[in-house]
Amino acid sequence: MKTIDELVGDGVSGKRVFVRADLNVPLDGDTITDDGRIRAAVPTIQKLAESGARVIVASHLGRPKGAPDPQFSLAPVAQRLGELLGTEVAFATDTVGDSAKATVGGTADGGVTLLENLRFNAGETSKDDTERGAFADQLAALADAYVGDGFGAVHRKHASVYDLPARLPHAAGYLIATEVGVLKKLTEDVERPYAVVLGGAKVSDKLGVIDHLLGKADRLLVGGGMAYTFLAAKGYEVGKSLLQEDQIPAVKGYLDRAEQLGVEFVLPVDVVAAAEFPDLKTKAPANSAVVTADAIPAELEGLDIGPESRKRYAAKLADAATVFWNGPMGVFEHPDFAAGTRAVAQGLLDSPAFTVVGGGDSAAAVRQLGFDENAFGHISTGGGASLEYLEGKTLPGLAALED
Ligand SMILES: Nc1ncnc2c1ncn2[C@@H]1O[C@H](COP(=O)(O)OP(=O)(O)OP(=O)(O)O)[C@@H](O)[C@H]1O
Ligand SMILES: O=C(O)[C@H](O)COP(=O)(O)O
Repeated sequence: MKTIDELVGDGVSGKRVFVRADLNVPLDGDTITDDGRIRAAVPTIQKLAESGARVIVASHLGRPKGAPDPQFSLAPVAQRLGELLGTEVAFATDTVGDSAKATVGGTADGGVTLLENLRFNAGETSKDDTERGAFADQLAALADAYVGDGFGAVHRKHASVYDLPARLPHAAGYLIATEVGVLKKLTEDVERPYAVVLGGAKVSDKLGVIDHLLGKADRLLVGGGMAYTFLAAKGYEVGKSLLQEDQIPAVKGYLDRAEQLGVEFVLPVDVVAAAEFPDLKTKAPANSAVVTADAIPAELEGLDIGPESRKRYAAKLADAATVFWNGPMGVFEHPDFAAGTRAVAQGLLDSPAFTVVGGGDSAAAVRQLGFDENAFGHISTGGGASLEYLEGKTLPGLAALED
């Protein structure tokens, strides 16, 4: 993989360099609630700008449906990126249209432009190679070189991640290099006991990883929205909790295999539940109750792991030598459901283990709950991406950067 330093060494002054970043940050309206992914993108952009390149930054945000949708606009990100870079970032209000062409055309050497959300174009995420390729052709026309640096999206076979680098001279940015360097250590000789903590809401994306982790980890601690499919697989009533019903047979298989392999599965024994999903804007008290995990009342939704589970999870982390954590244990954005995530974060800090925290929301949770991010071994910007890397899968966005 060519490095960004090599690309810069070849000379980028006056060249249009397309940087595929992952600026998919959590937003409350148009307020960025955690700018970690924007900060992580800065070193690469800065290096290119200082070297005289005309930098075109592009990213997705959220999951719009292939057409413009104002709630997923990157406009607030352009503003924040400018503040962090200490320079104005020009914002194109489309991705490959007149605004993008004019804004990129008007970018001076050392200047930075951010394009509007790549996923406002159906070609970005299309499963059809021709449709994706056609969109990649339009993106390629805007640039002379490509730098892949959106680690959080390298597991997506999307036009800007996978098809575009094939059309331009390309290199890997600093963030990708750092992320891969750390995660590689976890796939080689990992120090044991190795505990993996999984949670979050993207359940269907993440359940598959467990299959692979069963052969690698010594302990699997499951919380967040994921946990309820496991509880249901054990035959428990999960009420209105997040449930991936079609995955129950697979999950039953994981539980059986774990038993055969001697891998410890740690599931919640109690949960904090409420009748309604909490209001994350007003953060109004949620009228929650602690219930046992084997009988969640039909009218309640599990939204965090309970106090007894927190103790058990912390104990399983206390003597681990390596921990990988992806996905919050509950709806940490609301104070009534943040205790499980806080307990796991504290458990990691109290443990002598080398700790890697992966995921946009997981990293945001750690910071929002007031923990010092530098106290963790590594905070990865990739959730699904880091999990798939650990799974040993070929990631489209990394494969595409190889020579
Ligand atoms: N029990 C639950 N029910 C519903 N949502 C939950 C539950 N527990 C956690 N969540 C939600 O999960 C979300 C984070 O999940 P996600 O899988 O996106 O995490 P991540 O891997 O850190 O991020 P990413 O994959 O986006 O990088 C949070 O917004 C949180 O509110
Ligand atoms: O948040 C993430 O994990 C990345 O930005 C990828 O987003 P996606 O899951 O919507 O592809």
